[in-house]
Amino acid sequence: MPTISLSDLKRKDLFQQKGYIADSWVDSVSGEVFEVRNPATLDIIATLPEMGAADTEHAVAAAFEAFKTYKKTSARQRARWLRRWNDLCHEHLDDLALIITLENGKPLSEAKAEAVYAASFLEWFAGEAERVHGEVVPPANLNHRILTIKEPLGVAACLAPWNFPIAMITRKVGAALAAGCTTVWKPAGETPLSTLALATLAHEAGFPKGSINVITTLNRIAEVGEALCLSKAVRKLSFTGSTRIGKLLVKQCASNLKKLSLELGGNSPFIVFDDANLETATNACLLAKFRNSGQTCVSANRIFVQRGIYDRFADALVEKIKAMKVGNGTDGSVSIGPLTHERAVEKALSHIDDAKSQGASVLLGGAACSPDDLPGYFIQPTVLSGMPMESIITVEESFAPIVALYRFETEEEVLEKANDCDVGLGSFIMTESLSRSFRVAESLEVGMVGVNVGILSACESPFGGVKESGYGREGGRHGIDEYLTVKSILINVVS
Ligand SMILES: NC(=O)c1ccc[n+]([C@@H]2O[C@H](COP(=O)([O-])OP(=O)(O)OC[C@H]3O[C@@H](n4cnc5c(N)ncnc54)[C@H](O)[C@@H]3O)[C@@H](O)[C@H]2O)c1
Ligand SMILES: O=CCCC(=O)O
Repeated sequence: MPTISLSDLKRKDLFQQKGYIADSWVDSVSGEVFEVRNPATLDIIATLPEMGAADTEHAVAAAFEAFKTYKKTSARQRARWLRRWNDLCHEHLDDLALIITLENGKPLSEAKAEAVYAASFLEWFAGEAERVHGEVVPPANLNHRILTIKEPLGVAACLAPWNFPIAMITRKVGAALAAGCTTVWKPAGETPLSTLALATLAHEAGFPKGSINVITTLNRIAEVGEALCLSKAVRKLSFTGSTRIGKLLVKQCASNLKKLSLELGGNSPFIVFDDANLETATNACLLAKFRNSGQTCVSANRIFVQRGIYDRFADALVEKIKAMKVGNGTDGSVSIGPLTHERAVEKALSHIDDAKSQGASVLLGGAACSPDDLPGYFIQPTVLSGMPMESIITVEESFAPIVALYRFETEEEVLEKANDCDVGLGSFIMTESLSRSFRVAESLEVGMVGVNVGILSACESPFGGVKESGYGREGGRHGIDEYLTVKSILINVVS
């Protein structure tokens, strides 16, 4: 089979191996570099500047300077830049998808879907930019007139994960730039290349110098994270990643009370009731579980199936999974790619071993694998059943293609189990009953519920969680508010 590589990019300049500060492609102050590997082949595909605190301060200073003029641009102008950027993403979807697949591992079709999803936030927030309204407040004192205006917060630091490297960037920076904030982006060290391609297109769309800056780092991430948190010039920090790092950032940002949005870990329940449509439920489960090889913050992690449909659901699901091919994401016939980094494989295997040691049956898979002799981070799609609620896979998100099935009897029982969890991000309900959909959706302690679907995210729908899944909302009508502050103006009208 012919191999697809970065040399197949139609726009060669979308492959950048530098950081981006104040309209210039730059190396790190220290001269250090790190390597980016393809997780399917383990080939080195790029070498990038290992930036640290000094580079971060440089990027923040550029964004701070740019804010002085960017905040005075009209919302219509910002909307035009965002729309142009959206159009450019659509023109270069194939190139963006190829870069995502090579650095993250997801199949090309999924990478293309991510690029479309990423662009959708630009179009959405282009619209929202012009709908930031203040209000006129009825005063108690009739000599007063009170009104409110909304203003951009200032420099926004946007820290994205490796699982959706460009969609998680645009969901943040689309809102920030629409609001009038300038930005410092920090992609994950595993997947910086698609972010740099996105920055190239943003530059072409016309965003002013300093409004967009990109810091690249792998090994100095703690130093960069701390510099962003401690900087008084950064007034907003938005992070998507693990709950562990989210808590660290909260502590670091406490020193200057920076406004935070945190989209952290999940442990989504996927609940199949006896009255579910079997075809709908199994197809939704495949999407909710295997999108990005299970490395999605809203992945179905605990799959609760009611007794009456359990055996039919498990059998049908296993048959469908057997038809899914694992391999290199650049191969068009592959539907499950590798995991993105080595420690993800170790974590997945430890979850499987723990479940087995606690009595789980392995209905499918259960081990690492090397499709086509590839050396990358692959594990077999796995189906487990019969583990206790105390097993690690029940209490922690696996972030891997592992289906964990649990049998339940009643709605009351499943709600208690689903809510017995420290995090609350996504959830899924499979039922043909409208009243049960509402009843269960309203009872789940989560930020998002999908009914008879396997993907619950859309640019126009607010995304975020409760409990230790974090706070703040991205996308939707609420997403832009995270980058704005309300100023009230009280006028004495007595002459
Ligand atoms: N919510 C999500 O979309 C999401 C994304 C990635 C990982 N996770 C969760 O985290 C688990 C472990 O993944 P991991 O090994 O990449 O996690 P991790 O805890 O090492 O890192 C998570 C993210 O935080 C960044 N990071 C690490 N240290 C930082 C610091 N000091 N300051 C600022 N940013 C920092 C990393 O670049 C990465 O993107 C996953 O299995 C999953 O459960 C969730
Ligand atoms: O994994 C995090 C984001 C996934 C999504 O937006 O659907």
